[in-house]
Amino acid sequence: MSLPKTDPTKTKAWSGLLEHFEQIKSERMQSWFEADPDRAERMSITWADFYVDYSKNRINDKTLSLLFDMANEAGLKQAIDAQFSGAEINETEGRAVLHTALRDFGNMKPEVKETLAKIKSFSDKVINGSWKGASGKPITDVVNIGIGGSDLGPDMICEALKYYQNHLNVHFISNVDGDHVMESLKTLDRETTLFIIVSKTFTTQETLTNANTVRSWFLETMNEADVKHHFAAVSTNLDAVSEFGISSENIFPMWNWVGGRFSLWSAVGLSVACAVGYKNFEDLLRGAHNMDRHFQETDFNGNIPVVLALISVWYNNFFGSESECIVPYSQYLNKLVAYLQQGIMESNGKSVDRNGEVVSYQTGTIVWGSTGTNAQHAFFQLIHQGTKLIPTDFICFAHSLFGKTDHQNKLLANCFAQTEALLQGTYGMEVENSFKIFEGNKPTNTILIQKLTPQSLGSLIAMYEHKLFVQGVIWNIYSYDQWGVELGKKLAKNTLDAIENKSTSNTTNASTKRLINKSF
Ligand SMILES: O=P(O)(O)OC[C@H]1O[C@H](O)[C@H](O)[C@@H](O)[C@@H]1O
Repeated sequence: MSLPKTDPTKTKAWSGLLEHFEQIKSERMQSWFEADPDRAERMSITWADFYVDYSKNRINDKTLSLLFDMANEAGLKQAIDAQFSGAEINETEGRAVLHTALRDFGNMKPEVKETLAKIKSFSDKVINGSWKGASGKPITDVVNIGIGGSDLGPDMICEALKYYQNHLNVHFISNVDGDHVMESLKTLDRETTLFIIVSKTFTTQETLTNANTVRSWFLETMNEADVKHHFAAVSTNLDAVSEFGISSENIFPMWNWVGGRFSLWSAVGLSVACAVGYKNFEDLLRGAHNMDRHFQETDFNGNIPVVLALISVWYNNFFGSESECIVPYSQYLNKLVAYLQQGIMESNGKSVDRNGEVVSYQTGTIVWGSTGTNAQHAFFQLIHQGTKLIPTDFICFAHSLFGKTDHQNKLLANCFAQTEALLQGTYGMEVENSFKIFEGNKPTNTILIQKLTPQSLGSLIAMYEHKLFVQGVIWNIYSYDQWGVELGKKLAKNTLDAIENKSTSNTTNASTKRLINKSF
C-alpha cells in the first residue's frame, strides 16, 4: 500500500473548482445565510464534545461537493488506509508513519505498551516522592531538554493542562542560547531536580550542547554517581544515550516510525506524565485516538479533519490566501500555535511532488496566531480591514475550568462576535467615512469544545494532525519528511568552525564573511 501520486491540478474536480471559483468568488456569505435558514446546521459537525461550525466560509454545497470529488480523485481514502496500515508512506525516508499507533489502546504494539508502563511507574514515583535525588530528597522540578518536536509538544501540553498539574514544577530548555540555559538553571536546586534529555536522534547540536552544559553545572557540586538519580533520556539512539552516561533504567525508547513533530504521544511526553500524572497523560492519548477513529471511519462530508483540510485548500489554491490564523480563546492554549506551526509548516512546506516534480501550484499554508481576546487588541485589525484574505480558526470552550461565569461569558461573547463581525462587516450599513468600512465576508471556522480536558485536548491536536495529512495528500507532497531543515544545520557547522577559529578563509559568501568578522 502506498500513497497515490495524483497531480491535483490534473483532476476533473480541479477544473470544476476553477470554473466554480469564478462564479462565486464575489458572492457574499451573508446572502447565503439569508437565503438558507439551514445553512448553519448543514455546515456544522457535532462529534463527541466538539461542535465544528464551518458555515461562515465562502463555500456553498457545490463547492463542498467539488472538494469531496477532488479528495476522491486524489485517492484520499486509500491514503488514509495506507497511513493507518503502517505502510512506509514516508517514502523519502523509508519509514512508516504511525504516531496513531501510540494511542491505540485496543491494538497496541508490545513495545509501546511496555514503554507506557515504564512511563507510568517512573512518573508515579517522581510524583509521590519515592523517587529520591542523590541526597535522599524528593524531586521538586522536572526539566525537559530538547528542541523542535522534542520540546514544543510537551511544553504546549504542560501549559495547556496547567489546571491539572500537581506540585512538580516543569521547565523547558530548548534554545542553544546559553543565556536561556543559565536563566533556567538559576533557580533550580541540583538535589531536587530531574533532567529529561529528549532527542529522537540524540545528535541534535542544540540539545547535546545544552545537555552537556547542564551536566557540567550539575557536577559542580554533585558526583558522577549522582547522575543516575537526576538524569533520564528519551531517544531512538540508545547507544548515544548510554554513552552520555545515563543508566539504562532511565532510558525511554522511541521509534523511527514516529516523526519528531508527532512524538508527544510517545515517551517524549514523559514530562507531561510527570506534570499532570499518568492518568491524565493516558486520557490525552485516548482523546487523540477517538479523533483517529473519527477520521478513519467517517465519510468525508462529516469528517472534521477532512472538511477543514479541504476548505483550507480552497482558500490556498483558489482564493490565493497565503496564510491562515488560529486563535484559541483560552490562555491555557497560548503555546498551541507555535506547536502547530512546526507540525503544519515542517510537514507541508514542500515544493516537489510525490513524483519528484516541482509543483506548479501552492502547497503549505503559513500558520500563525495567538490567543483571544489578546489577539483582538493586537493583529485583528489586519484581518478585518487589511488587503489579505486570512481564513481564521476560532477555538473555544463552552465551560471554563474555574467556573468564573462573568469572565467566561465575555470570553465567548468576544469569540462569537468576532466571527460575526468578520462575516458581516459594515456591508449595507451607513458609515460616516470610508475609513470605517469593514468589507466583511472574511471566512472563519469555529471549533467549540465543551471543556478543556486532557481528552478533548488530545482530540483537538489529532484533528490538526489529520488535517495537515489530508492537505499533503491533495497537494501530492510527502508531508512526513523535513529535508529542508538539513542544509541550515550543515552550514551552521561550517560557520561555527569559522567563528571558533576566528577565520573566514573557507566562508564564500561576502555578506556572511563580513558578519562573522564583525562578531569577533
Ligand atoms: O528530537 P531530535 O532528534 O533532537 O530532533 C529535534 C528536531 O530536529 C529537527 O529540527 C527536525 O526538523 C525536527 O522535526 C525535530 O523535531
